[in-house]
Amino acid sequence: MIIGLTGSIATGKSTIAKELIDLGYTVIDADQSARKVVEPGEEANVKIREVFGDEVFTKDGHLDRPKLGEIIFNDEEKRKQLNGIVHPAVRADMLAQKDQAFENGKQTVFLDIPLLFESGLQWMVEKVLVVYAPADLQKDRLMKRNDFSEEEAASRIASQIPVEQKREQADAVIDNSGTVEQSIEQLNQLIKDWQLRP
Ligand SMILES: CC(C)(COP(=O)(O)OP(=O)(O)OC[C@H]1O[C@@H](n2cnc3c(N)ncnc32)[C@H](O)[C@@H]1O)[C@@H](O)C(=O)NCCC(=O)NCCS
Ligand SMILES: Nc1ncnc2c1ncn2[C@@H]1O[C@H](COP(=O)(O)OP(=O)(O)OP(=O)(O)O)[C@@H](O)[C@H]1O
Repeated sequence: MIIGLTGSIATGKSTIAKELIDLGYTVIDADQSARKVVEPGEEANVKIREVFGDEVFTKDGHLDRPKLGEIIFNDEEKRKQLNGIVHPAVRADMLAQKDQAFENGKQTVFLDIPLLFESGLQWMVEKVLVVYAPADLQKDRLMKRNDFSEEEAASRIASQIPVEQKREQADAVIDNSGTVEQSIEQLNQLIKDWQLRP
């Protein structure tokens, strides 16, 4: 079984992913793949330099992530350009990891993809699990976690489909507006309902 784990920025995907990993499940993380495929020497790294210029790189050839973030979360055209460079490489990397996991005898693989709905990637998974938190709580948690101003948090949230819309399209929802423990209880119930095994 392949399950898409999604939500919107700072609604709690990583918090649930960590618990799944502790329970022995395989979770393949799109954000991690997105970091790997832009490392110095990778094709996407070269393309980003061609399109965005030297100013979004540090001296040692790594992406200057805060600088690139500032650009793409405030400019839809630039965001689409970056997505066009990075997303194909992310998909290929995730699919290779997924195949490897099944070859290793895993029964269930979670694909943690923040932009699953935005990128229309439902075809990659059999079921979709949305980790939900109401928008005001999402903004508060994002400001706290990343030390963002209200404006910085708002521009990132506005670059994604509202989580209210995503929850309507989910096969299951974890409501992460309570404590982490309450969310883990919902996760354990879902594991029983869907009869999952690592
Ligand atoms: C712009 C970048 C360099 C900023 O890096 P930064 O370290 O600040 O953020 P990080 O990568 O940890 O992402 C944090 C969250 O931002 C959101 N986010 C990231 N990229 C995007 C995007 N293109 N559109 C909408 N939301 C996004 C996701 O919810 C993600 O979980 C980076 O996010 C990036 O390379 N984005 C493009 C690749 C991408 O789409 N990644 C998301 C999943 S594949
Ligand atoms: N139930 C909870 N109660 C309080 N804080 C929480 C709860 N769940 C998550 N958080 C905190 O909220 C922030 C966002 O959670 P998390 O990093 O899991 O979100 P995410 O969906 O993975 O975000 P991103 O899309 O940016 O990767 C973190 O600082 C996390 O510690």
